[in-house]
Amino acid sequence: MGDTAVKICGLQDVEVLKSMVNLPVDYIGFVFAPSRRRVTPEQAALLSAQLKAWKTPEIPQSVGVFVNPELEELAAIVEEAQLDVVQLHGQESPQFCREVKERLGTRVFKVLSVQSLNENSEASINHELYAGVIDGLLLDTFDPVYGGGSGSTFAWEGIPAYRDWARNHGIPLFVAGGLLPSNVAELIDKYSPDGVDVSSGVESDGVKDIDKIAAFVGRVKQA
Ligand SMILES: O=C(O)c1ccccc1N[C@@H]1O[C@H](COP(=O)(O)O)[C@@H](O)[C@H]1O
Repeated sequence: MGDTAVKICGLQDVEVLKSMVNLPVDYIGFVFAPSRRRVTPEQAALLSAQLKAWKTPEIPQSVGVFVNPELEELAAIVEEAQLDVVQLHGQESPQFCREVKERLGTRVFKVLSVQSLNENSEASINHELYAGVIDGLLLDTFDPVYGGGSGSTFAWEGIPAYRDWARNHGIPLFVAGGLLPSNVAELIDKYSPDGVDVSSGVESDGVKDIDKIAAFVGRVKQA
């Protein structure tokens, strides 16, 4: 109970981050892909530095969100923004993921964008090709424009097959896409992901909302 990891994604404002320091958040995400939530490496460096002020229970890991980045560009951002984890939201190959780990020394979370909202949900890539390479598998709803951050759920019935595959390979399975303070407990109760990831669902008028963030984290840790 209460051990589901939580990632809050799309942080842009140092003041919001400061207001979160007492929350048991495991990962903080910064978006470097084209998005209204995009941050520059300089902004992310300032935000990452703020994580050291965290109070409980451990300092969150910093995660950079990318869609089909160039390796050299990625290397420069990882160094400047002091990222612990690279989240790859595009069609990055297993070989690319391996190169990121070997050359940049970060962990890699690979995203499967779920293409359809029916029971036969198909994912954008064959996850089995990433066995032994990646450090986490993340399911998110396919977004045709940005690749993620859609604010929409996918058919959760497809989760167990991916969760069991991830666990059989010793890595965590994260779920994103349209999560809210009001639906995340149901997701955890029914499908037991190792982690949950939210951006749109903890915003008001497109801006991160500390009350929604606190409510979301509370629901996750009580589920
Ligand atoms: O948040 C974005 O703008 C974004 C853009 C491009 C790729 C991924 C993006 N965010 C990721 O989307 C999910 C959160 O989705 P939701 O907004 O809660 O539905 C999460 O994995 C973010 O890292």
